[in-house]
Amino acid sequence: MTTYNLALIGFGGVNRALAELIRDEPGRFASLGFELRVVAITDLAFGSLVQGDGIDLASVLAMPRGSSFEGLPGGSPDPRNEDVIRNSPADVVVEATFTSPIDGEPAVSHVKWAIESGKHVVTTNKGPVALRGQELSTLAAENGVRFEYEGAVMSGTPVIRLAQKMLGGLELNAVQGILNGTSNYVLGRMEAGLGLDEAISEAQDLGFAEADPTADIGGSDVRLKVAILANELLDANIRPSDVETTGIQDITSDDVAQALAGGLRWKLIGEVRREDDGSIAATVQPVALPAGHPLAGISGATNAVSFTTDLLGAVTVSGPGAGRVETAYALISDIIAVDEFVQGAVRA
Ligand SMILES: NC(=O)c1ccc[n+]([C@@H]2O[C@H](COP(=O)([O-])OP(=O)(O)OC[C@H]3O[C@@H](n4cnc5c(N)ncnc54)[C@H](O)[C@@H]3O)[C@@H](O)[C@H]2O)c1
Ligand SMILES: N[C@@H](CCO)C(=O)O
Repeated sequence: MTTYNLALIGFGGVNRALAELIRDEPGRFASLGFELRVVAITDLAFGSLVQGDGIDLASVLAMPRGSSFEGLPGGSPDPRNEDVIRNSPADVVVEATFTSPIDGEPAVSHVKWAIESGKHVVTTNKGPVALRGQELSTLAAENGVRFEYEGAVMSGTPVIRLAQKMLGGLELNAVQGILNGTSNYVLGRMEAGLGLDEAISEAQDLGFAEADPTADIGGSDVRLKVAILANELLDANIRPSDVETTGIQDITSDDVAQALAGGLRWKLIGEVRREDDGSIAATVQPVALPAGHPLAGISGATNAVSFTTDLLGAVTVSGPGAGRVETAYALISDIIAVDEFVQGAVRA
């Protein structure tokens, strides 16, 4: 049985959910053919902790926010991200810090430090993937390690790897979907009569929203996801700034009620399309969909994405688009991909 030592960078909702799964259900990973052991954690709130024999997850998960790793063996009050990523005995760095839609930092540096020190890196952070994905994937390949990021789009619901592996041989000309759990949840709650702010607050409590929820409501989260899908699946080579973006911040409770009365539902739709002349058009915008539209019935934090292909027509996948546990599963699927790579290298 292989044991993968993990360094958790960021100990918020998603990485805590991963730690809870490892604490509560170690047998789940044994059935996959490997064991997971957390040997390092860093977080702005707690500092850093490195214990090569494995951190007692029950103890650290019981620590309230506001306490510090200082005083624990291998503990420090500062996050010390670079030292931990480069020098801890981790095989896999698990990056789940805040997403920056501007430059992807500090996550871009976290990913680079991991790759440069010969460690695999898995992340749910959209910033490095949308802004520097190609460069980081090339760097990972040059260093013989994996850079995996399934959770960057639609949390644990398989989208990127599914399309890359299972839609091979098809011509893929457009991708359209509901790609933000928070805004879809908020629009649904507004249909039920809540105000925008109240609905956002609920989404925050449920762990769907970004640290700054204006990214969800203003469309910049979907803009990053559209750029990722465009580059990963349509070879588009675009930047998030190339995606024309309008959020749902100007949709009022009245707009929502009027649409409902007319049999329509407001949805935030992300889309990328290859035009007949080969150019790429990418947009994020609210659209009032008729009840019969395939995306109109997608409710709550559920997301859906539809791939337009030449031989199959539309292929649609729906599932959770946000949530702590759902996104922690994306990290597990990435570690499975790392394991396939490692086992393939052992056999070769
Ligand atoms: N929660 C979801 O549903 C979801 C879904 C898909 C992707 N994501 C992405 O996954 C990442 C993590 O999400 P989350 O819900 O756990 O966020 P979160 O805000 O709950 O946790 C992020 C943690 O990272 C820590 N952090 C921030 N900057 C740091 C730094 N420089 N060094 C060390 N620690 C740092 C924060 O203190 C915080 O504890 C984000 O990038 C988010 O966009 C989240
Ligand atoms: N804040 C994001 C998390 C998933 O990327 C959402 O609500 O969809």
